[in-house]
Amino acid sequence: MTIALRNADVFAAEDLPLLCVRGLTRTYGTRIGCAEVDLDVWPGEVLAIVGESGSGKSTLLNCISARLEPTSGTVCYRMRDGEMRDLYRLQEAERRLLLRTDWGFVHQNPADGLRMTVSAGANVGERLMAVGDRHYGRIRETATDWLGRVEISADRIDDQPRAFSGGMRQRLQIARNLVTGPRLVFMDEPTGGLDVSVQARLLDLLRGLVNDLGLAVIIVTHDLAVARLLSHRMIVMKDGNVIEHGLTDRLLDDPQAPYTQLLVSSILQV
Ligand SMILES: Nc1ncnc2c1ncn2[C@@H]1O[C@H](COP(=O)(O)OP(=O)(O)OP(=O)(O)O)[C@@H](O)[C@H]1O
Repeated sequence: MTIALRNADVFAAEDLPLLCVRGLTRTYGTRIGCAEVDLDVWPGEVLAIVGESGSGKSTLLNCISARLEPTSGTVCYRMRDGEMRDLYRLQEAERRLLLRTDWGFVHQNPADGLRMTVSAGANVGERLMAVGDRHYGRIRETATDWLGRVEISADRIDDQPRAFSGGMRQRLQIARNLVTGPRLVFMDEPTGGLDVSVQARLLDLLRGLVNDLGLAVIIVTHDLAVARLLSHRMIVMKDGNVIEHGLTDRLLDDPQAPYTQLLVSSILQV
């Protein structure tokens, strides 16, 4: 099954996918993580991967973000020069550069994506240095600007994230990821583990940033309300398989697979 629905309004400017996944399977011994997944992601679109615990969301996300080698299948990414490259055939240095520059990865637990014992400013500035910026004044200015964009006051720039609340840490992790102007950002339950009111604010912020920056995002969530708010398209996973895919509004308003109907009726009522 090739998941290639497109929203013409959103994607008119770009005619080629950014990421193409074909026949992606990952097994753990005899256990299936995910099986025979095909999907395309276009520039500027947000794709949500949803499903209950153990359905294979993390396995798929890790395989398509070059963090977990698939057992079979391919993951191709359109580099900035326009060439489609198989992620698992890149040189290690090329892959690392991609991870530091063109991609972001927002972890559920901010501590996994931040350096907790260096300042907030350094957490953001470090990514700029990784792409070659060496001008201290400019790095600090950009870091301050990005802290503002994620609603962290400039006077917290020298504080370490361990002195921040959970919501602030997550916003800092987002700033650290976006400061280098990535084209594709992977997010693993970015609002998981936060209070409901903090979640709502973070979602609002994320939605604004994604729209303003025209980012492509692949977001894993078990929360259909998060998928509804952020994504253009969704895929629904069960037991490692994609059982339904489509435009988010269509899929949530008119789910076809019995499993999706169950998910929607049990979760979206809140
Ligand atoms: N390292 C591993 N070793 C063995 N089996 C694994 C491993 N990681 C995942 N699995 C199995 O692969 C299947 C998919 O797991 P995965 O973590 O991808 O699902 P998930 O939808 O992300 O779940 P959750 O939302 O709980 O993180 C499950 O049956 C799981 O037990």
